[in-house]
Parts: sequence; structure tokens; C-alpha cells
Amino acid sequence: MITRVTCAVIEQYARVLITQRSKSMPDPLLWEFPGGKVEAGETEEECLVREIREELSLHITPQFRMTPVLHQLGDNPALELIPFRCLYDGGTIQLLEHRNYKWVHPQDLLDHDWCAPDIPVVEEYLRLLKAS
Ligand SMILES: Nc1nc2c([nH]c(=O)n2[C@@H]2O[C@H](COP(=O)(O)OP(=O)(O)OP(=O)(O)O)[C@@H](O)[C@H]2O)c(=O)[nH]1
Repeated sequence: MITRVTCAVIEQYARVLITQRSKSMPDPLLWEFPGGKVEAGETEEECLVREIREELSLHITPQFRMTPVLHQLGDNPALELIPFRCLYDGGTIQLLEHRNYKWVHPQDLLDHDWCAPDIPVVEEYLRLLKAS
């Protein structure tokens, strides 16, 4: 059984939104792209729009599906992290679940302590920016 998790690479003014998990979440205090588990009956894009509204009170539009990352650690169920580049559509950030957030320049992304499955996402994002 694979848990599918979507995450949003939200871009605004050449910066990217990253969020820090709270002490009570799994992977406490690590940085991630916000998102969450796909629920039965919803598309990946619907999941992401819902999660970003629920967690941050932001409106986004998923634009481009990036390469999913399959992650398996020990006996834990496998996790598929499905990233999307997203447009910020409005709203003011309210931290409803996370401890912190930052809008960072892409060149500073790798300076953070990331959830392991997010590192290939950061690397792909940096490659996409370089190629564009
Ligand atoms: N949201 C999110 N989760 C990630 C990322 N990377 C990563 O490994 N995960 C893992 O994916 C799982 C997603 O959990 P979540 O707690 O964010 O999802 P959710 O809001 O739907 O959770 P819930 O339904 O249990 O409350 C966690 O085990 C988390 O550690 C990421 O970039 N974003």
C-alpha cells in the first residue's frame, strides 16, 4: 500500500514558499513543501488546493506536475510524494499547522534541513529553473 502525498512548489516574485513542520507532526521541525495525503475520490490537484487552503489559508492553482518521489524507510509504508509547481492566487498566510514558513530564493533552498523525500524535488526544481 502506497500513501500518496501531494506537495506544492508555490512561486511568487522569484521566490518559493517552504514550510517547517511543527513539533507534533511526523518529521518534526524539518522543512517541506506544504501539502498532504490524497483522499479517496479526489484528484491530486484537488487534494493540493484543499490542503493548501486548510494548512495555510492560501489559494493556489497547480500548474505543472513534477516527477513523483517514491520513499520507503524501514518497515514504514511506502510514500509517493507528488510535487506540483503552483501559482499563488491569493490569500494571506495563516500558519494553521506548521511552525514557520519562508519565501526563499531558489539558490537558498538546499541550505535547509528537508524531509528526505523532498530533496529530489528541490533538485528537480533547480534543474527546471536552470533549463528555462
Ligand atoms: N505535506 C508534505 N508531507 C511530506 C512532504 N515530504 C514528506 O516526506 N512528507 C510526508 O508525507 C506525509 C504527509 O503527511 P501530512 O501530515 O502532511 O498529511 P495530511 O495533512 O494529509 O495528514 P493527516 O491526514 O494525517 O492529518 C508525512 O509522513 C510527511 O512526513 C512534503 O513535502 N509535504
